[in-house]
Amino acid sequence: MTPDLQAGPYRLRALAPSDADRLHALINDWSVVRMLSRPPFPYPRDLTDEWIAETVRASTAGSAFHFAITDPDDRLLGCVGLRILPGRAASVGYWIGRSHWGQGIATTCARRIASWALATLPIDTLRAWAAIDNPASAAVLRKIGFHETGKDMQRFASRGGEHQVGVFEAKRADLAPNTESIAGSDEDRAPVPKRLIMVVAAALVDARGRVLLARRPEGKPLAGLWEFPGGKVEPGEEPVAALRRELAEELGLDMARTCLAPLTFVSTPVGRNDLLLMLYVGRIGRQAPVGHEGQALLWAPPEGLRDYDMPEPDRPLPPLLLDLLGPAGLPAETP
Ligand SMILES: Nc1nc2c([nH]c(=O)n2[C@H]2C[C@H](O)[C@@H](COP(=O)(O)OP(=O)(O)OP(=O)(O)O)O2)c(=O)[nH]1
Repeated sequence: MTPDLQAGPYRLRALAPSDADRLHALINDWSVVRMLSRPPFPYPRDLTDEWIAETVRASTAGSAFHFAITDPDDRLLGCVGLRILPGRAASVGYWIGRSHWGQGIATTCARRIASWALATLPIDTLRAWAAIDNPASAAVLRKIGFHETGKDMQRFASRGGEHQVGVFEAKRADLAPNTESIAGSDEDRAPVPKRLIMVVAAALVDARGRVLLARRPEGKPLAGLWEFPGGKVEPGEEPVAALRRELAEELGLDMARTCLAPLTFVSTPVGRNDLLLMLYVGRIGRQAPVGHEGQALLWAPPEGLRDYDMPEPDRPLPPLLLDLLGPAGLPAETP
């Protein structure tokens, strides 16, 4: 379902039938429609109702998420949307009513749904197209972190026939304003010594041999990546005690220390610091993990772990878990 999102002063929400008149008035404008590939010009009023109904169907099916961009008085200013593509990707599109151009609305709102999508949807890549005579749209994409990968031809219903477009792409690392907490920022460059950050995490295994992954929620560094539940060891804390604390806080689990066996560790530089990631393995009994921090959870078979986008330091871990546990031969499932 299309959620409500705040993007600076603007609210992004699902389109409703009551938006039709205003939407039609804004989009039935040659200067807007000529930049969009699908809508015809003139834009028939009936098509507005059909399109709003289509956005509701698509969002229920999880195939596309279209948002109304509204001001604090819930006045429609334009639309921004995402369509799921094959290969863990989604396309981003937007348009703003002409009287609202030049205020950075498209940049603010497209950036917001890009961040929401990468943290929430099953995607790792965003794509977008901008007509080559639409430098304003290309500039929006570049500001957000997209880069142009080439040119293509696309049909434009309003103009009739095919026209050249720039093809843009962005991955998670292109969009995130490098907020990786453990990497350290440029501001603390000179006098602050390099730190060793100790992190504990658990590969929790269910009765059917599947491993629990948690998705880092929007707003946290590395949002959208799948990880083994855990967190930083606090100063003076014993690693296994830190892990038990994290599992209780994040998942509501009460794991006995004897149920958590050290499996392996990863030691690697991250930004200007060093990360020591200690991975434990534990069988989970009858307790059901619950994402207390709004994080999505997933039981993944050991052979499927490599299909999830994980933080760079985790890369060596899925093959080790597959060796230890063997394939489960089961589909991934949410708890
Ligand atoms: N939990 C966990 N963290 C990982 C994994 N791989 C990896 O690189 N990390 C990194 C991501 C984070 O930068 C760091 C864990 O820090 P965190 O911010 O999640 O820790 P925390 O729960 O203590 O959070 P906070 O209170 O500092 O917000 O370790 C992993 O598999 N699990």
